[in-house]
Amino acid sequence: MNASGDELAPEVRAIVDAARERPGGDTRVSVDARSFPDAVEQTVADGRIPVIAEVKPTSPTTEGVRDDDPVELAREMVTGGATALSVLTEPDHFGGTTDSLRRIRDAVDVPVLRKDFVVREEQLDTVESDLVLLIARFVDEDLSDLVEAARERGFQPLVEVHTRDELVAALAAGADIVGINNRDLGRLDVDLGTFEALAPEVPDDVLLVAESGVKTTDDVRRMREAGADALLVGTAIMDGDVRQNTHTLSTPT
Ligand SMILES: O=C(O)c1ccccc1NCC(=O)[C@H](O)[C@H](O)COP(=O)(O)O
Repeated sequence: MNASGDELAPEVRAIVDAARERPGGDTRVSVDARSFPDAVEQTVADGRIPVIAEVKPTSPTTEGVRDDDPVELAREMVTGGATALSVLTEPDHFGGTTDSLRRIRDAVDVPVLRKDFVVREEQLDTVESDLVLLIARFVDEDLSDLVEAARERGFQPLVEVHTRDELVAALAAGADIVGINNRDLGRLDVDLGTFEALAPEVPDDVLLVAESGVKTTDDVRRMREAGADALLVGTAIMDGDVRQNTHTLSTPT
């Protein structure tokens, strides 16, 4: 399930190459994680839509950098109704830091996803978080081993897929939280139809997250109707008032 270079956009190739060079942590982490499934259940019980709001200072497909204090942004997202937060820790292309993640996790009480390009087990030991993203296409090790290594440390692994083969691999690896990314990392275009095509193949007992390209309440409705238990939203929340944007997208229409 490793990335073959010529199928990737040059920006993504550079991201994966940089990730492979990045060291891991010195000491194995042990996380006392806040339950993401419980947070999703509580949000639904409260009559709201589970949104993972992403602290995403910049990205290869975004103009400029948002350099507000990430902790302030995170607090505003939680006040706006975020069920969980996603925090970029990738430093070279997304403006993320592990320090931001640490500070945000200390400042809020919702589950926090580490959003990075983890390719090897020791990179799990860089920083604690409640959820950790494992992108099926990019891991250098056996996906099952990495899922297991994440769980042994207390993380809840969110396994990201974009194709049917990746979904089959994620389910075979025992993933119980799966993200279907609408962004094609080969061309960097976004198509919400990706989620709609793959979601019916995901068993009901898997917690299913729709990732990328969700901008409007119509998009939210579309992803929910296609089976999304939760939505991961970056750009549309980071563009303007993050509290209001989170509130709008997490409120049923
Ligand atoms: O967002 C990018 O530009 C990007 C480019 C190359 C690889 C990955 C990228 N994004 C990672 C993500 O998964 C998104 O940050 C996340 O799903 C939120 O997407 P969006 O709501 O569309 O910002």
